[in-house]
Amino acid sequence: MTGYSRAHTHMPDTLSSLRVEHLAVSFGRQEVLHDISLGPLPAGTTTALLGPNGSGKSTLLRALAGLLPARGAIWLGEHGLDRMASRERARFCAYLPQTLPPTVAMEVLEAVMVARQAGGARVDTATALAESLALLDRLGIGELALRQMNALSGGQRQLVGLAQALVRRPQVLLLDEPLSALDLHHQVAVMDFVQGETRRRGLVTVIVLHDLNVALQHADHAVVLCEGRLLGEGPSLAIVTPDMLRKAYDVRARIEQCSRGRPCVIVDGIV
Ligand SMILES: Nc1ncnc2c1ncn2[C@@H]1O[C@H](COP(=O)(O)OP(=O)(O)OP(=O)(O)O)[C@@H](O)[C@H]1O
Repeated sequence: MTGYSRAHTHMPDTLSSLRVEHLAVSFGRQEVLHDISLGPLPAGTTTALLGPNGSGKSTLLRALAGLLPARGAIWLGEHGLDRMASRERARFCAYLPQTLPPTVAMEVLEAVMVARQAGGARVDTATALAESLALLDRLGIGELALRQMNALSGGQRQLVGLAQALVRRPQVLLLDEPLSALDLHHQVAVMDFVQGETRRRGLVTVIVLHDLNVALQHADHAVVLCEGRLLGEGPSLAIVTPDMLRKAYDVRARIEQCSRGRPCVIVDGIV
């Protein structure tokens, strides 16, 4: 894509790992995330954030994005993300929520350009326009550019949300169930795209997933939460195991190799 380098931006130009130290989050008097330490998650890698419903995945992602008060520390290289003002932090982190907010009357292209210009770096309108159009094309939704945001389907809205996150040129990309509204073709296309961009740009990508086969095939690392605690962290293949599946999800499962040699989860039943 033209004009998409880090030049002329305020983004840090070093490739940095993400580390989380003793993170805890409470809602009122109820602590829902307990003493989470993660990483380093290296630049250029995709981490699947896994765990059953209510285990704390969205809460962790929102805490990483700076959208929830949290105790503990979050480091991107030598930058203490948790100590930054939200505007400064937004230069480093882009977050795609699980439930997208209602949109105002705006065309898709305009919405992506607004996201580009809100990303912290000053860019002129022509640059924002070119970058936004190029990204929509690369996501396969260029034909939606002049469509009204409030006239999109759920899946189209999710793809535009991903474009809005990516166009801001973050170092940390935080995606909460970005596949939930997508058909099979778009699920694979989005994961290929996200993994490719993560490697190419040296991003740290953390992505909440419920499909463990997607995690096995597209994520370098996996982090598993259960009841607000860290159950495991490491290379996806080492983490997504029958033992983990039993502990986290209460299911009996096997990891087998498909005819092409790829790992695949087969669930035999619930415990
Ligand atoms: N605003 C809130 N106020 C009080 N409790 C909350 C709030 N948001 C989340 N929780 C609680 O925090 C816990 C973790 O919720 P979270 O949404 O992070 O789980 P999750 O793993 O993302 O779940 P799911 O897979 O169902 O989306 C749950 O017990 C939930 O009820």
